[in-house]
Amino acid sequence: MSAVLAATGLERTYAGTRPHPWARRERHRALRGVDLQLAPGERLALVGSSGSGKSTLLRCLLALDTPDAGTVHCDGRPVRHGRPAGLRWFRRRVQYVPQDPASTLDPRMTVGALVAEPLRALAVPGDHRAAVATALQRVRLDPGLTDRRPGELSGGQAQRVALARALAPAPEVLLADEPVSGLDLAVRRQVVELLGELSADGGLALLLVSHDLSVVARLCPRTVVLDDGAVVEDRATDALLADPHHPATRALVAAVPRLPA
Ligand SMILES: Nc1ncnc2c1ncn2[C@@H]1O[C@H](COP(=O)(O)OP(=O)(O)OP(=O)(O)O)[C@@H](O)[C@H]1O
Repeated sequence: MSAVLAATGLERTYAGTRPHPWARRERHRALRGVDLQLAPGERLALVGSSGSGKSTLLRCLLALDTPDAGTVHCDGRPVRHGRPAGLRWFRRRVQYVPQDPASTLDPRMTVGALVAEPLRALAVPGDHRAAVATALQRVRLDPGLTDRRPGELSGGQAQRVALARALAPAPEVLLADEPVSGLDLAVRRQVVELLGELSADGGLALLLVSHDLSVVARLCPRTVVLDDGAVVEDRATDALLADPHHPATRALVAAVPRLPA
């Protein structure tokens, strides 16, 4: 099956610092020819040590950053930067769940308004009120919370609101950056389960960035490992965890504490 989201040969170089005033500015290659394919409904993990390029890759995949070379395609269509309205088709298909929802949700807005916002911004046709109710139901958020504001929510509830916001436009792909890292263990389990169910029920493809390999193992049958901006492993998660080939993968497996079963 063809990929719902595909990156080919992505390169991203940042202007670095000068080690001293008369030195040449060092450049840092944050992405080095990254290829990545996500099939419809697939759950894929992206792991790597701090600074390996995960956020840069996510930003390029989300068309929030422009790679120096390479392409991103969604449903076979090239994703090009330009006027925001020109990317609406893409933003409806590919949504993002940030790492720390509590700090990204506008504290002045109600839950209902927060979930409706992307529908309005992306000019999604149809009944927005019904779409908000459906999204809240999908993340199992009590409809009684619709008029609450983020400050009145628990961490788990705020994460569900962030998920509902991302799901409201009925995307084909969800990119989630450490979606459970700020949550306590019990809530973390619930959100992990929810992500799995959403993907299984709705045919939603998921690209998950996580430092926690137990979350990765629970959710994602396939894992891509980034090291110094390059993909160094891309294979079945259970095989990768049982027998890590690359030193970077071995270091991740050795270092990450696991959730108790
Ligand atoms: N805006 C920027 N300007 C300069 N260098 C940057 C910028 N953003 C990232 N980098 C550098 O690019 C490299 C990759 O960074 P990136 O944030 O993508 O890694 P990461 O894997 O997401 O790390 P973490 O897990 O700590 O979030 C790092 O060396 C980082 O210092």
